[in-house]
Amino acid sequence: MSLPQRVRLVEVGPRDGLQNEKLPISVADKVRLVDDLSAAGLSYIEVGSFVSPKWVPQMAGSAEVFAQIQRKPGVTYAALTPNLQGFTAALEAGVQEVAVFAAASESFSQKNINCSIAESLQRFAPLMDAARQKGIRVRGYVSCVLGCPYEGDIAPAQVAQVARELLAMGCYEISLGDTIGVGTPGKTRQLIDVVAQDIPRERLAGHFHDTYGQALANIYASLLEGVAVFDSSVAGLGGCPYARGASGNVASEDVIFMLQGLGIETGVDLEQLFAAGEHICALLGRQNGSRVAQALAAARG
Ligand SMILES: CC(C)(COP(=O)([O-])OP(=O)([O-])OC[C@H]1O[C@@H](n2cnc3c(N)ncnc32)[C@H](O)[C@@H]1OP(=O)([O-])[O-])[C@@H](O)C(=O)NCCC(=O)NCCSC(=O)C[C@@](C)(O)CC(=O)[O-]
Repeated sequence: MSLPQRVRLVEVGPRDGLQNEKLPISVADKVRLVDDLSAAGLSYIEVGSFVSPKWVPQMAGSAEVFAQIQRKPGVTYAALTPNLQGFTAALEAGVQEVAVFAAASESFSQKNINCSIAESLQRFAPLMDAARQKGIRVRGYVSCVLGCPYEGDIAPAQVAQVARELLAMGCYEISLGDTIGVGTPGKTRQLIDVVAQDIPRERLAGHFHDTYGQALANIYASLLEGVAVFDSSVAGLGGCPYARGASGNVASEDVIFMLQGLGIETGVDLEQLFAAGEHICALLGRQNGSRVAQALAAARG
């Protein structure tokens, strides 16, 4: 299969990234990050979550962030919503698109959202109805697609089943999450082959954490399988609060550098993205997790 000519990036740094950073970040700094990312040319930004602040305190204040960002035409500003309560709050905050999140592992589902996989799908049903009525698009995540921190290996058929159900409920795209970054390119291709038996490849996205350094290789493997949407996080921020040891998402800078090398268009200005990543890392007091950003910084001396 030939590589796609264009790839759509879903920037999850302000959400998946910041939700697991140790230092709290102010609303103003979150707003600055989102605005820097849109200025760099990212056209889809996951800004925050409308989840319980007792579960994920770092995402409290998402409504304020939505109120203060400068919305750039053509950019989608999305949020994570686990239930109707979160969806209603997101709508009040002017969110344009939401994402629901399920897991392919029962244990992870319990730890992350306090219910079984089947119960989580039931909780999404009224949300999906409300979204349909309001004309809001819903993206679906499946976590632990290539392994679970509690159960180990996960069968691709189990992933396919959850993905199918989310699609049948009305999600327009399914993001396959390698939550703990244990996937390797062969397993990634095998997974996509199985899931794509029921779901068109253009409805699939890849969401790779880089815990074992396999994320870019997995993205390349996914490209070969005809997947052309990838989630990434500026500076490789974050991890998952319910997956101990999970490192951040693949860094957006690294994905863009690789795609540029492959001649694939993303519309993102790497220099501006690098600056955005350096700024947020300075605020967080952490090293930039992007290898490309490290190389650019070193080259500047
Ligand atoms: C889903 C719940 C709420 C269930 O939590 P629960 O305790 O079972 O919920 P509940 O319905 O029994 O309600 C308990 C309390 O939570 C409140 N509540 C209920 N819903 C909401 C809401 N939407 N927003 C704010 N508050 C809410 C509700 O009002 C109540 O408040 P109280 O009466 O005790 O004061 C909880 O487990 C939760 O918020 N979990 C969030 C987990 C999370 O955000 N995880 C990280 C994101 S997923 C991820 O990172 C993976 C992904 C997507 O990136 C892909 C990958 O890498 O794999």
